[in-house]
Amino acid sequence: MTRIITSFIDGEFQPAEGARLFDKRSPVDGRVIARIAEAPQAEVDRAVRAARAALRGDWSRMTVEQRAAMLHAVADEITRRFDDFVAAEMADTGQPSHVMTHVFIPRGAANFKIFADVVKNVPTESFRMDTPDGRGALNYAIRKPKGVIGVICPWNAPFLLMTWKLGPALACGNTVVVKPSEETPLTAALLGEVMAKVGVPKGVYNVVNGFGPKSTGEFVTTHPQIDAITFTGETRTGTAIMKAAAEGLRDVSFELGGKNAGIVFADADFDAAVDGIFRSAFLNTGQVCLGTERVYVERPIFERFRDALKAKVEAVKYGRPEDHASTYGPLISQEHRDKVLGYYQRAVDEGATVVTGGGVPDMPADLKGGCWVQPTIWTGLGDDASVVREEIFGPCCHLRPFDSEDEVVALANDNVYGLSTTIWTQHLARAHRMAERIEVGITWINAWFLRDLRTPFGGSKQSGIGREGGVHSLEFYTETRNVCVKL
Ligand SMILES: NC(=O)c1ccc[n+]([C@@H]2O[C@H](COP(=O)([O-])OP(=O)(O)OC[C@H]3O[C@@H](n4cnc5c(N)ncnc54)[C@H](O)[C@@H]3O)[C@@H](O)[C@H]2O)c1
Ligand SMILES: N/C(=C\C=C\C=O)C(=O)O
Repeated sequence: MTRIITSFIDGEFQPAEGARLFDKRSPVDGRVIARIAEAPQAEVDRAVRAARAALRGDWSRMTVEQRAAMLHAVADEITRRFDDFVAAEMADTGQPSHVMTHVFIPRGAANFKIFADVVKNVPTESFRMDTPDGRGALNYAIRKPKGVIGVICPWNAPFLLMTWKLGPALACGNTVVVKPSEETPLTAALLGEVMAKVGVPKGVYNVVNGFGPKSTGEFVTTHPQIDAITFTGETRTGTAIMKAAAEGLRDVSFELGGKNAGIVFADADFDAAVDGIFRSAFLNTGQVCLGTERVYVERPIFERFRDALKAKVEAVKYGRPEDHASTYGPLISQEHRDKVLGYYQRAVDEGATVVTGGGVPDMPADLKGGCWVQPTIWTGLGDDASVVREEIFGPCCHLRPFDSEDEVVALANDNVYGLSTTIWTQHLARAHRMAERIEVGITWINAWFLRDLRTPFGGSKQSGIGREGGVHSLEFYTETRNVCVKL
């Protein structure tokens, strides 16, 4: 019997009777692994009503300490059910177990803990002012929850990215209506079980599944009782959601697309740089917004670096995620696979040298129905080639030699996106200088995807709006009010 996933509203999973169901297929072999109830407008209305009612209930009467303790209890229950979350995310995404257990799933608990601690320790500001009568006045700021937050999530790191928004939203006393990606509904449903088990008040956490335009996603973002929208996904989707948010002047927090540069100088720790660029280009089958799709290598080591990266790429082990020998998984869907293969063809049409990959691997019979593509490296393209300028969001990168710091800074900045950069060099004064000049939200030096959750995270240019992380998240998830008292 195929599992059916329904909306989670007001603390309960909704009945499946009468629901319009769509298939969730395994990216590994194409099998239907679950059927998902698409939430119609009426069900989104119910979810929003439940979230608004919860704002006026026990949740709003909790002290910061009590709310923080509840979020720590959520984190502890996630940890207790760690293997269930790993299994669910592997089923949803097809990614190998080591990616889940070491990278993505641990962040679920961490994202609740960090913000539970931030709200307990963040100071509120106060200004004492002089007045003409000499008696003065005292100003102090207070932070209030923004209200019902619409949370629209992508499919590439579903649990990490959803909880990255839920942590601050709930820590600040808001309630949420979550719309997971139609590709990856499983961990959001599992989190509903956790919320119920921990005793988070009904209506605080609500999940409605469905698609984007003219479906559940749009019903959430256009709902007049949604007070703010936090979204992670493609830039063009962000544009559509921003238009929806304009009605009623709702605030938005966006984590959008990227076309991130990796920069390797000749003086870098060579093996560390090869490993770092390999991870940044091919982790999660290249489906990481912070991933590297354009690599600039200082000319003296270009051929050596190209050959070393090629060797690592050709050593990946395709396979089922639960097979611990697997080091490389499929793309999320046939639709996304067609998009990536379209770029593979365009690279060849535009004159690329295919160093390795560029097509579809010969998979065993039981995996032929999966969304598999070869990890791919190109060289030889001009800076205007589509695979050098446009986000592909797949396991591929283009390598280009450079000769100077000024040249490579200009190359890195020559893109509509501005999310992240990874720079490999032992000349640290140069690295700090470059971090000042490259127009991105996050620069890693001799590292990649190393995350301190207290730091500001977000994209510049068309990679996002706002910064989240540590106290920075409070700007979006609370309304700050000033009180002035005449003394
Ligand atoms: N900046 C970051 O931190 C970050 C992190 C992860 C992913 N991303 C980006 O996300 C993209 C991949 O994720 P994706 O394919 O799921 O993105 P997507 O934009 O296609 O979909 C994201 C979510 O938005 C919903 N949606 C789509 N159209 C909508 C609409 N008109 N109204 C309301 N909801 C709508 C979808 O159903 C899904 O839940 C890539 O571009 C990647 O760069 C960015
Ligand atoms: N938002 C974060 C990661 C984004 C990954 C993109 O695919 C994070 O680490 O908080």
